[in-house]
Amino acid sequence: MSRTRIKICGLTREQDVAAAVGAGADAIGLVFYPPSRRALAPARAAELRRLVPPFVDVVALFVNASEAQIQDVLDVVRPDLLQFHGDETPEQCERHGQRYLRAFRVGGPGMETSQALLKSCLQYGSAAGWLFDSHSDGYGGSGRAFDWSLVSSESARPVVLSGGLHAGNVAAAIESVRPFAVDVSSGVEESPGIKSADKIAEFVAQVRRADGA
Ligand SMILES: O=C(O)c1ccccc1N[C@@H]1O[C@H](COP(=O)(O)O)[C@@H](O)[C@H]1O
Repeated sequence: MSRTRIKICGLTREQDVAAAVGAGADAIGLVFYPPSRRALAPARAAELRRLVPPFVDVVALFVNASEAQIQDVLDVVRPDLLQFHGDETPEQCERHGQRYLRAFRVGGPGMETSQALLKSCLQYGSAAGWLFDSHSDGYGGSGRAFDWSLVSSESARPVVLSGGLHAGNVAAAIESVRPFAVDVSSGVEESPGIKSADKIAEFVAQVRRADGA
């Protein structure tokens, strides 16, 4: 029986870090994309990072950030993993010599079919994992799901499933895709950037239920 890893993304408050870690999250995500209502300045992110115990990864999320912005976050926050959620090329993802997740916005241009999606994914063979989110007007964190049948669990890189997941659909998503990990933001929130400890606990419980099924 495999254990689906869990990332809770878009944390902005101390109590939300405590809720995610206490519920058993494997990773937390900090957003460095200024238009997002979950965005953090590096100094604030470093304060939250200090609350995260060993063996829980801190993931820094970027959307088309400059090299200087990324380097600043690396210096100040020292994340364990980077998440590139914009239009970054493979070279831009690799440039910092850090492990990274590459996000694919399923249903967007060039990613409407599983074949087209796979072609995009294979350009990022150096990624630690391939993250599948839904296409939306913004770059992510939309709370919208996509057609999970477009993603294969028989993947060359570990699959991270995201996009509109919540306690009510995550078990079905895991049964459908059998991903390595799931990633959630909107589905465990009261409002953008304000997490609910109850929703986080229920989400984790549903993942564990699916793992046991
Ligand atoms: O969370 C954000 O604000 C965000 C902004 C820009 C790009 C990605 C963002 N979050 C990521 O989006 C997906 C799906 O989130 P949701 O659960 O549908 O809200 C997830 O991978 C977040 O890490």
